[in-house]
Amino acid sequence: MAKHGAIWVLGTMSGTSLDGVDAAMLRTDGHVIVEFGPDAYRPYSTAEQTTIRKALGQWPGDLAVAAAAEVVETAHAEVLSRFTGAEMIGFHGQTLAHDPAHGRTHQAGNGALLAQTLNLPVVWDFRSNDVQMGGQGAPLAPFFHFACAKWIQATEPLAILNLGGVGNVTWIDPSQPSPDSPGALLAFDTGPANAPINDLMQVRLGLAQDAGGALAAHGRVDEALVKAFLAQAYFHKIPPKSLDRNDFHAFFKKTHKLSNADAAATMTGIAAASVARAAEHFPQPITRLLVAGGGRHNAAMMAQLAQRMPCRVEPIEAAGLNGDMLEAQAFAYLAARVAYGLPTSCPSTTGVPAAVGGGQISRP
Ligand SMILES: Nc1ncnc2c1ncn2[C@@H]1O[C@H](COP(=O)(O)OP(=O)(O)OP(=O)(O)O)[C@@H](O)[C@H]1O
Ligand SMILES: CC(=O)N[C@H]1[C@@H]2OC[C@@H](O2)[C@@H](O)[C@@H]1O[C@H](C)C(=O)O
Repeated sequence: MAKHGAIWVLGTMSGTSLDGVDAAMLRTDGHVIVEFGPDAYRPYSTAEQTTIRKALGQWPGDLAVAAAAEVVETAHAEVLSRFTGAEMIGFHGQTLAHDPAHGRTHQAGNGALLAQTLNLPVVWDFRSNDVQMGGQGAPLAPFFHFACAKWIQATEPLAILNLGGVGNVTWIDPSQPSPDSPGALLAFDTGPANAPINDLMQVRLGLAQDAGGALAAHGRVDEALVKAFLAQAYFHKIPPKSLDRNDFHAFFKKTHKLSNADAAATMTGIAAASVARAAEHFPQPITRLLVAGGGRHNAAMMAQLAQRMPCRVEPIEAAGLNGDMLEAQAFAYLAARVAYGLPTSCPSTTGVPAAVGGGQISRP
């Protein structure tokens, strides 16, 4: 039962693919989704992307990080000021570096500053508590995915896949009462998704992405490389487990010898094969994989997934959810949970030893 009233929260996400800021309103009591509200997207300009890219892998104290933070804050202030009616903000920021093994993670952008600029309480720094307690600090969307499974009135185990820069999947048993109930969730990063494809398009063709998967569709998947990719230690690790955007950078050098189309096809195949490998870790089989994130707009990626997965593969819109805004909505939901003292991660989502609430609250 809900202990608190439902509030309108404005959530934001600036993902690893570095394309821009998603913002979405959600009405929630921290347990159930009461209502979805409006959303907006604010792309980063090429210059802004370059500034953020220069800071990837760097920690606070570095000048590049300060420059990236300024870009992130400005872009967020701009898109968030378009909304009215929000009672609170859930601000994820831009992950620049993520090193859970050493208990550290950093999302650029100062929530205290945003609280002043927007005159609203801001919940931010969602991942630090989790990594400091020994968790992976990611993924955090799973608690929201559980609420989504309830909202669509799912009755059987299903999985929600997010194909952003990195891929992450949440296996859900919707018959459980809450996300931190034992056996309710299993979540982890599947492998690379769009990030290597974007990097390839950028380096070889000066383009931001393989729109619609058109280039990959003309290429041939190098299955030997896919197999070699899945032989890496990460794919044998028992979940939960998480990745940084550039964790497989070294491996992708092996695609340098391939033509543009074959390299795109192979990277797309690798992303899809990583998801199929992930499904082998699920506690019970699923009948339905709901796909969110930008990767679901890539037809070659969806075709590869359908070919490699043993179940139905559908864009999450098939269940009435918005696949472009799911992460922004997740951070609205998580902000309400933080404000209400509810946990946002647990052993089966981030590997943290006990359920924990992340985030700090800055008031104007
Ligand atoms: N029409 C399209 N065709 C092909 N790829 C697309 C299309 N639209 C989006 N994408 C891919 O999806 C990416 C954006 O996805 P999304 O916004 O889900 O990622 P993100 O939130 O930045 O990352 P993450 O979830 O890892 O933090 C783009 O950079 C691009 O690679
Ligand atoms: C450290 C970090 O920012 N991780 C992101 C990233 O992007 C996708 C995947 O890797 C996921 O682990 C996470 O974001 C989503 C929103 C999450 O925490 O659920």
